[in-house]
Amino acid sequence: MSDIIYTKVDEAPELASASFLPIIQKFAAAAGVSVGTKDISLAGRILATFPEHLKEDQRQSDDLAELGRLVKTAEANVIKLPNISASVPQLVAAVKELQTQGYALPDYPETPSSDAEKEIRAKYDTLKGSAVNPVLREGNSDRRAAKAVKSFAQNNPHRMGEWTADSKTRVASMSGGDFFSNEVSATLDKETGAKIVLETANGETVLKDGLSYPAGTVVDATYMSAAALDAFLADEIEKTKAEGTLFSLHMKATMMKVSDPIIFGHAVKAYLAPVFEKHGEALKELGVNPNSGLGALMANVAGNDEIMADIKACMDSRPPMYMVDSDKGITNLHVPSDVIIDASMPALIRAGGKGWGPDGQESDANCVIPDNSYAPVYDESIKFFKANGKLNPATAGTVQNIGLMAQKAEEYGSHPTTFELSEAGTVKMILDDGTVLHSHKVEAGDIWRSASARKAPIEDWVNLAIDRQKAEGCRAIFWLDADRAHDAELIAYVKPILETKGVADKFEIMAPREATRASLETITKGENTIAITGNVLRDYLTDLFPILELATSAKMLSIVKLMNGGGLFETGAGGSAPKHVQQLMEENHLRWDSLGEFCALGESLTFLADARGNAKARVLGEAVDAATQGILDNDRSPSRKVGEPDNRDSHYWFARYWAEALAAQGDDADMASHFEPIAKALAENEDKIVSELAAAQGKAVDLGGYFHTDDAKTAAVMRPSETLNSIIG
Ligand SMILES: NC(=O)C1=CN([C@@H]2O[C@H](COP(=O)(O)OP(=O)(O)OC[C@H]3O[C@@H](n4cnc5c(N)ncnc54)[C@H](OP(=O)(O)O)[C@@H]3O)[C@@H](O)[C@H]2O)C=CC1
Ligand SMILES: O=C(O)CCC(=O)C(=O)O
Ligand SMILES: [Mg+2]
Repeated sequence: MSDIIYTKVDEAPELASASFLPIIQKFAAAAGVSVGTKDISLAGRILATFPEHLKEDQRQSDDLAELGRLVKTAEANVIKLPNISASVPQLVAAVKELQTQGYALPDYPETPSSDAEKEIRAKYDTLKGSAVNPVLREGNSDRRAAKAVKSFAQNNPHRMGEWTADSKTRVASMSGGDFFSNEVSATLDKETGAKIVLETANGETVLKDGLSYPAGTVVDATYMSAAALDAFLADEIEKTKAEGTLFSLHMKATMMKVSDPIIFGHAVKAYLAPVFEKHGEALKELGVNPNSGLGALMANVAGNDEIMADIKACMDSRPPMYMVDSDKGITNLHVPSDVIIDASMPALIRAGGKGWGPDGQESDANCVIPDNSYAPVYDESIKFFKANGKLNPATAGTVQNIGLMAQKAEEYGSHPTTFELSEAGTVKMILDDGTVLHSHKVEAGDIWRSASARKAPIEDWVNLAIDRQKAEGCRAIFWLDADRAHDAELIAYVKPILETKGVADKFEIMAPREATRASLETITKGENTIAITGNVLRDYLTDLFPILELATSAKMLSIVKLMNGGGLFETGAGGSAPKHVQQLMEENHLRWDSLGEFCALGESLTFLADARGNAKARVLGEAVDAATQGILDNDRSPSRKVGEPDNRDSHYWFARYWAEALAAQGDDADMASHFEPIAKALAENEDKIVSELAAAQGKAVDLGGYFHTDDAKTAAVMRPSETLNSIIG
């Protein structure tokens, strides 16, 4: 196994790797550090799942499973880039692309009937949504802006949209019948197995058997009422129209891969209610699955002029929708993975509460977030900015995050225990000794789910928070709501640990709404705070605050201290930026910022130095930090516009600053003399390299695929400077 594993992923970060990874490997080799790759891309995972359908030379190893084992060992040192968490339309598109490339994969069965189809469907389902992160995140999350990155943002504040008190933008969430209001929770006093059953007038159906929980596990159960959801959505569509704002729905259909696509499907049906009322049967016959979005629906319906005309008439009568791409007519409801709440809500808030409408104009929006568990964070943020005006990034302090995430904690791990109920009855969670731990009366169509958080990760999370608070010395808040069932169980863990360690006075405990206000007030004063949160808020806040403070979450330091001693270093807190790939393909400009990769690389090398006593790795790591500083000080980050320096230029500068720092250091003379000529060559050839990189831009390029690109074509596009390539070798 290599000293460091650098993951192969998809979309923009993978394009960046084609340019950056050869530089990393070349530099690391000089210190005897090996950097290998493991493929966790969507295409790679599909190929690894269906070997029996592929020719011998097309088969691929199951790298995710291998990494899943590695992260449970102290040897793990993994740099994890963001990968696609696929929605059904993305999965279907990836399969189609691989088929056209000659991989004889089975089609994704939308409505499996035979046993063989059901088996294929079950295999594809394992690839859907957040299938990678929960496997690799065997530790809790520590995300923050590195000091240099934060001061750069303060000294070079980004543009922020204006917030005004009369903005009509608001958050709408359910006042009852949602996951929040139906939640129950209990902490298990002993290790136990459990099953989940649905009892109806006709008997009992086992929904899930063979669950097992160690002693001390916090086990929740809750459900969303389909009727309450539908009434809420219908009402909000009417209200949006009356208010004259854009209708927008913000969900996490990728990470909450079972519950949220269903809720998304309810919204598609609610928005097109007259069409579904009139053509319900016909739509079913055409194979329409509303959970896959309006885009897939229109593809199914294409050719049926009557239904198409009714869809158009319905949309014209509805409030205008918040758009993903108004030029191309792609709406919020087209694809379940196009609008993902952690990125979408902060972008709207950063823009002063504005979204793009179908007319290509900015407008206020009704932000519909059905479940009320975490919606108050956005609601309170919007209220705060309406009252106080936009945040000033030049003076704002920072909100760091410590997130409970290990061992599939909380909602994150609820996929196998989430069910859309086919009939009315009572869902019960029954323990091995017959105890009914949780029970809910449900109706057909309700979405029931159970989430759990284990004792060891909870304790590790509290201890990590204590360490971080000690290191920072700033305000620290546990975002826990004493009136919420699950949070009350966590508070029962948190308080005794803080007291035993004598640090209770250093921490506050507040419900998410109050914590949001307190945190915004704190950073507005220029002070810092640590948000210690559960898994969903970890996700939400590590985009929200960075996007307000730094313009993007791509620059975040994102460390996962693995519970068995290894290290997982994520690169930023954002995703894989599909829009960036589109721009590269159209005009050969990649605006992806690799600062997250730079930060992770520095951490990974330092970890290698600490864990293995590898002095050369320390020298390399310290030089990485100097190079990252050089990128910031000299403003070498990519521009958004074609014709200006892009991601590839930033890698040239990074290599140069890295080599210069290595040549200049005095800890390792061999390395200094090795890197001196490299630094010199990079500096002497600056004009040539920069002009070779610039010459490449402006034309459309072919990568040989989207999900499964051609390595040689991608390398040719991403490494266009012969001069740089010959120095890197
Ligand atoms: N850790 C992981 O593995 C994660 C994976 N994802 C996956 O990523 C995909 C896209 O998700 P989405 O919600 O659209 O979020 P993204 O973070 O990919 O995109 C939102 C926007 O953020 C900006 N952005 C993100 N990263 C960078 C970067 N390094 N440099 C510059 N700008 C950046 C871009 O803004 P602009 O367009 O204005 O330049 C981009 O369009 C999905 O498939 C999702 O599942 C999402 C989150 C985390
Ligand atoms: O796992 C995913 O699908 C997304 C993860 C994510 O957005 C995050 O960790 O910030
Ligand atoms: Mg996120």
